[in-house]
Amino acid sequence: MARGRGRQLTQPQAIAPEQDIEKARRVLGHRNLVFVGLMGAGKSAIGRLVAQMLGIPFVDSDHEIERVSRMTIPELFEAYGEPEFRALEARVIKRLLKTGPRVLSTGGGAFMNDTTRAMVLANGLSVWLKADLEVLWTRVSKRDSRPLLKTANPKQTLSDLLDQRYPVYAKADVTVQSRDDDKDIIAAETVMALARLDSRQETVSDQ
Ligand SMILES: Nc1ncnc2c1ncn2[C@@H]1O[C@H](COP(=O)(O)OP(=O)(O)O)[C@@H](O)[C@H]1O
Ligand SMILES: O=C(O)C1=C[C@@H](OP(=O)(O)O)[C@@H](O)[C@H](O)C1
Ligand SMILES: [Mg+2]
Repeated sequence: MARGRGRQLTQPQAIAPEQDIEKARRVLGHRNLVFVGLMGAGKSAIGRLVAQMLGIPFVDSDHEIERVSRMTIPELFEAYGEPEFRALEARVIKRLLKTGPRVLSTGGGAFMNDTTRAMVLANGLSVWLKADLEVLWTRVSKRDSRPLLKTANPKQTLSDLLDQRYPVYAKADVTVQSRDDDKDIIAAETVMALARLDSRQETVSDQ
């Protein structure tokens, strides 16, 4: 989408109002803003944009896992299996949650782990990026970097994961619909959704 001067700013908007950015920062405090949701929802991409909008650091738990293990996610699954990956993921997220404010994008399975979910709900502010199967499938089918989808029928696998996981992702503090719209729009909607959690009364001095 075109940016800058002359662009028609119609709804939905790609830039969160400054006062919403302030409110979102206030709501977050020193916590991590934790993105959860299925593979392809945009946790990594939108999380990075939201961090830029809020002016706070960004970290992706998958990248952090790859950094500390010096292996890629597919290599970790291949060498040690999913249970070991989950244990490492839980340890990494536990550590990351201790420093904030920042945006923490998690891998799609992280919030399914009872311990990790409890830590996120207790210490962070969670956002479920929710998307329908077709949107997810269009995105994830472009890359083969997701070991859980190396099955005979990956679209069915994704659909099964959607059925299993959506009731759990629904426990997140905030839900934002991810769809085929400009990433800036989804990021701005996330910031505005956070701002709505700010119960502080507006006063003249806030304007
Ligand atoms: N709103 C969007 N519009 C277009 N492409 C998107 C959007 N959100 C994410 N993507 C793209 O979809 C792919 C998957 O996004 P990613 O952030 O890696 O998802 P996740 O971390 O949730 O698995 C990436 O190529 C990303 O750039
Ligand atoms: O859903 C999952 O269980 C996984 C999602 C991936 O991250 P993204 O959700 O960022 O693709 C990655 O952590 C790993 O392949 C497992
Ligand atoms: Mg990701």
